[in-house]
Amino acid sequence: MPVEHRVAARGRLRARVVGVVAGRVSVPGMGQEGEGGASGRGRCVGWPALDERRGPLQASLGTLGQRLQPGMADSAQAQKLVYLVTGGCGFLGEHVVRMLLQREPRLGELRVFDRHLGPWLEELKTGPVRVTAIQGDVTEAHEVAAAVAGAHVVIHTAGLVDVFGRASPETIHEVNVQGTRNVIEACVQTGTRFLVYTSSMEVVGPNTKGHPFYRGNEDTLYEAVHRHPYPCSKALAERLVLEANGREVHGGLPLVTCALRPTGIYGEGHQIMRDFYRQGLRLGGWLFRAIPASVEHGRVYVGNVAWMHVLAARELERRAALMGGQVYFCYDGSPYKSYEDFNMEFLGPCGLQLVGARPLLPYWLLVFLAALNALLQWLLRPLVLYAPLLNPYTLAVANTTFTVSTDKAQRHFGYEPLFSWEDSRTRTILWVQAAGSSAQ
Ligand SMILES: NC(=O)C1=CN([C@@H]2O[C@H](COP(=O)(O)OP(=O)(O)OC[C@H]3O[C@@H](n4cnc5c(N)ncnc54)[C@H](O)[C@@H]3O)[C@@H](O)[C@H]2O)C=CC1
Ligand SMILES: CC(C)[C@@H](O)CC[C@@H](C)[C@H]1CC[C@H]2[C@@H]3[C@H](O)CC4=CC(=O)CC[C@]4(C)[C@H]3CC[C@]12C
Repeated sequence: MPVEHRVAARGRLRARVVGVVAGRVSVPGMGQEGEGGASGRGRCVGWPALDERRGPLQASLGTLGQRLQPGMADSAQAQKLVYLVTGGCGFLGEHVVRMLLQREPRLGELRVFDRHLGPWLEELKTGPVRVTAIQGDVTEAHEVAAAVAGAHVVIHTAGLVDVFGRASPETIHEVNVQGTRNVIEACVQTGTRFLVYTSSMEVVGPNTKGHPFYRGNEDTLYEAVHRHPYPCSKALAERLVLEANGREVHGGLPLVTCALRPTGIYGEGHQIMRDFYRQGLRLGGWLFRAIPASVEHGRVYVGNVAWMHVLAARELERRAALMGGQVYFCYDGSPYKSYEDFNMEFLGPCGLQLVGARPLLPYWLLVFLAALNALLQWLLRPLVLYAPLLNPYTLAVANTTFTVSTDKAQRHFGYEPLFSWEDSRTRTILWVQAAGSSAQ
């Protein structure tokens, strides 16, 4: 099946959505966040509350919607379904794309929407499912609308995952919040009824006070207070998605949404793991402990996160009353370990050693070095991007226990990890070894 390449807004895709005209309509505002638990609402300190935003080109979406027959989604039972994955060429997105092709029998067309299309998409053209690669930007409402139009379900993973200061806070907000708003409005205007959003554990914590989250679940009370632009943007976007649940879409039926909160994802394609490996190779095979082994992080294998997305997208229609507006942590029983010790499960078999049973440097010195990195990043920004792994935010997150223990996804839509810990570990080791050899 040929992979159709469509270039949003600047190429053939616009021809498919002719009649898209500029216009502005109001988008329902969002209230001010209050404090709340893992199931409640967090607070973004120093960030604008979600307010009445006049979405760009929303009128065009209305024009677009008028061209679609009401109840298009209702005919889903009679035809193969159209899925749209935003961010489909990212670390998680690629696994979601491949998992859909392998394990979603209802799939008729798979639209892969991303700013940067991967060359690997070409290999997908041999299968029975039509794969449509769409180069587009979620911050461009008309590009999102064109990609969403006619889709049965949207899996929205696209996002700017930046805790290293590479992008500005404004850009992070524009992509993660406005981009999500555009996806929601496109669903409403074009009649797409099912939306699965890739949220994050960071919506909950760790919070700015360094409170541990120990074996928590979706109902655990926790003071979710954030300052950093990334968690703030994810929390605001998740709020938009959950509050859009039940909105009437074009055709008169309700939108059904849910949000999945992966903990730290690992597996094939995890660039941070690759960076740690390459750092160790540069240091003669040694990595130096910076975080106490007692600080546990719950991590989740990317294949199991992808599987949860596929299941949630499938069950959202059948279990709309139960799943609509709900959040689900993504976890798979991977061992609770410190971030560094967990990484060594893969880097150790690849020849690296973690030096020190306890941190080699006192915490105050790490805090100083992290602050120095932040200062250097600010000073050097006009000349060069300096974005090391160690900064005040990454140090704080790494030093705060965050583990989840939950069966909500299993109870609500039958999620069970597809990959065992042993299988996840083996697959990741093989990938690190291959990534490392390509680095030398
Ligand atoms: N990596 C992790 O440990 C975790 C990630 N997540 C979430 O999972 C999602 C995917 O994350 P990763 O795969 O790790 O990141 P990634 O950076 O590998 O993938 C994100 C994808 O979104 C695309 N993208 C970014 N801005 C875009 C835009 N304006 N328009 C269209 N596409 C755009 C990128 O090109 C990329 O392919 C994100 O929403 C992230 O917040 C949640 C929890 C943990
Ligand atoms: C330099 C040392 C202090 C080193 O240990 C720093 C590790 C640091 C880069 C990572 C520690 C915790 C990670 C984050 C966590 O897994 C939660 C995340 C969720 C997301 O949605 C995106 C990624 C991340 C923020 C993740 C990023 C890397 C860490 C901060």
